[in-house]
Amino acid sequence: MSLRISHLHAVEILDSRARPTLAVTLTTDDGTRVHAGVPSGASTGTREAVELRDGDRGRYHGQGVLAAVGHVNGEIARALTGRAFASAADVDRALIELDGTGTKARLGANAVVGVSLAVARAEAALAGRPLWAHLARIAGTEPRLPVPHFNVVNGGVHAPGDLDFQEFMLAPLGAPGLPEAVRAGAEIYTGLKALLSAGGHTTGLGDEGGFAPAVDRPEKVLELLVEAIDAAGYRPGRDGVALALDPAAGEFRAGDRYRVAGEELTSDQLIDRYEEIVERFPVWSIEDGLAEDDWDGWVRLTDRLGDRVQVMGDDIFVTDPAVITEAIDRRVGNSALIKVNQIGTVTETLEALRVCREAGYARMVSHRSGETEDAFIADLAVGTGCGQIKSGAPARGERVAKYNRLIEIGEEDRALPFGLTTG
Ligand SMILES: O=C(O)[C@@H](CO)OP(=O)(O)O
Ligand SMILES: [Mg+2]
Repeated sequence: MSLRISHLHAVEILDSRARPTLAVTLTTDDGTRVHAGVPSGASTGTREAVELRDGDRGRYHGQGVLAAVGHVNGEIARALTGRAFASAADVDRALIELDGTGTKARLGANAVVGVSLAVARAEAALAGRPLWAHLARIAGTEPRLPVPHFNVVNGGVHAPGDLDFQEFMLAPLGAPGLPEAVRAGAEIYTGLKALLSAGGHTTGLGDEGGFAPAVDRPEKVLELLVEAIDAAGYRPGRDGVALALDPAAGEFRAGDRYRVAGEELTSDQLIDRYEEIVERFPVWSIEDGLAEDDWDGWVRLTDRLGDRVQVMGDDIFVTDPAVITEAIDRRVGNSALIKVNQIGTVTETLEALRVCREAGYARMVSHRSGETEDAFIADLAVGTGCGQIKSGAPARGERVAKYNRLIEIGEEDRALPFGLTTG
């Protein structure tokens, strides 16, 4: 099969935080037309692919995203249109070469991601397959519907207030299928709102649609979540609805300490705290429990908790196959969060997933805190059979778009299995 792009066009649009991002429209020679929207994070790893962005200091329309848009419409379009490519992977390789920096900093990782997502979609359309089925074929994986992880309480840099841990997620591991898992997330979310109101807490929302109550101790939030799970008629735990955390510890690192609810903790004291949490609450996964510059701490964290919970790397691994390979060698973590825009292309993302799979590291496909309505990650999670996805709260259009797409995929093929993988 050959892929010929006849037209490539980017435009500046808004993300879910009212910040500029871009959308790409790609047309192939046979008239197939596809779109892609580009997400953007707030708690980013320092080794992520480099976006050209604006909006961080209130200057919403600066030169960042417009430069990325200009690169798609100019240099990238000139380099890609009219050429015959054997595959979307070949287009990704051409993009990496054209950028030439290794970090996508020249063309902008956001420009590159937009084109890469669109090209993968175009290739699936040309092959006449749904995107998830196409990605499964490319990756050589067994597709399955993932367990959604609903971020229902937002803290850290995703919310105002004093809660240092960034994400508190509901993980319906014991649900019999995807629709039941989504229903559990929605019912508990709704019940949690009532519970927070009854307790005198505000029910304002953070960036990912979770509540942002004025609570600073993570244990207090976990108590509320267990109560909400119970009150909604579900069993707290792995055979019902478990909990997952993304403290995003790099964001509360203070020198060589971590500042949690006013206390200064060493890496080992923070690990002790996680151990108590895991003993007291049905927490089954902890992402970015320590900062990305604390590799020695990560080795100890993995050693102490790795046989009981997922010790998941996000900012520390940045979906980079080379970093993940190093982590596997050094026994850092036992699972990886996967975000296309951390590394910049779909091809490199599939490679990161392959490296994890072969080492027995669990994988969770993830949205960003700044999102568009593009639901590519739903197809990516299903196609690569990773068994886990996080896309924020079961509320707000840009989050729900992903969960709704998962439900649609479940309808497209009713034989798809649901749930965690064993390998
Ligand atoms: O830390 C994370 O896992 C993500 C997504 O939830 O946040 P951000 O996109 O801000 O990096
Ligand atoms: Mg994270």
